[in-house]
Amino acid sequence: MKTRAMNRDWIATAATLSSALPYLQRYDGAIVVIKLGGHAMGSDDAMESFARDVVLLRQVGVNPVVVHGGGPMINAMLDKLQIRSDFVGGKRVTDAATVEVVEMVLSGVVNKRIVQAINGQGGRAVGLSGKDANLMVCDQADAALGFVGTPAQMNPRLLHDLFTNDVIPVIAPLGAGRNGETLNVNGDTAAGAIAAALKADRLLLLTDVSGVKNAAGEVVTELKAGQIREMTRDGTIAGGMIPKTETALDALHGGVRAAVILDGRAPNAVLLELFTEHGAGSIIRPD
Ligand SMILES: Nc1ncnc2c1ncn2[C@@H]1O[C@H](COP(=O)(O)OP(=O)(O)O)[C@@H](O)[C@H]1O
Ligand SMILES: CC(=O)N[C@@H](CCC(=O)OP(=O)(O)O)C(=O)O
Repeated sequence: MKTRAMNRDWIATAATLSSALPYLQRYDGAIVVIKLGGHAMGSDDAMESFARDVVLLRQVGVNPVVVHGGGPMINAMLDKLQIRSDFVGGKRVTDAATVEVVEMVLSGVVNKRIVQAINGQGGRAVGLSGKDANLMVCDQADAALGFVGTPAQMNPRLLHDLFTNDVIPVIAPLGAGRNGETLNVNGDTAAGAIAAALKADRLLLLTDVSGVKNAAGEVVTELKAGQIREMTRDGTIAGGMIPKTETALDALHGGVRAAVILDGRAPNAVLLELFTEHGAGSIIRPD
């Protein structure tokens, strides 16, 4: 059967990763939250490779949780519907019509594409959003942003139940508002809040660069929280990297052991990060 043969391939891949065994043992039972951004999703082949890595993690005893974005896919649908969209401070200004489209695209199209990719590789993925079982109750971030949420109260019990049942949760970043409304949450923010609620061993933020770069443009493989603050003050960390590193710092503050920013398009990025000595991106640890 296709799945069996593929399982053998993955195990061979893991075995050839240098000195993988101590890492496999280290991560047995660990919770790893993986944020897959819209820009990191790429082609069907890249999605298949990501899904294979996630299923392998589960097979070696890790509890992976996938939290996804989908900004570019939301943009494409808003364009089709001729709904104008603006960003303020990295967040989408979200009116009532926009939040419907955001939910339709994230919970409907993007979430199910990832669920199907994981299940196609022999995993048991279940798609959710922050609204399910009140996983992520949010307050409105700022009246000027409309239906945009800031995670306020996390209820991760459902996720523990899913781990026990060998299920891989795939979560769309929508929050339950206090008055029954749906709130749009930035994907990085949602992943950080979920990782903190689970006190995850790792938060992996998959993006389209190989890590956090210094002023010379080189990826810095290990960073302390204080260095991130310094690099943000002096402008080395800019643009979309600011909310990403802020999410990493918030997650560390919330009890996550380490956060990693890495290129989600690179083959086997997740496996290389977790199961090799050198990892695959920039690891950020508390001071
Ligand atoms: N110091 C830095 N190191 C790496 N990338 C940086 C840095 N400062 C700014 N960036 C920018 O941040 C971008 C990643 O953020 P973003 O595009 O929002 O990612 P995503 O869409 O995956 O959430 C990179 O493509 C890069 O252009
Ligand atoms: C409030 C807010 O901005 N929400 C994001 C949610 C999707 C997201 O974060 O997608 P990426 O991870 O692909 O950027 C949005 O509407 O685009």
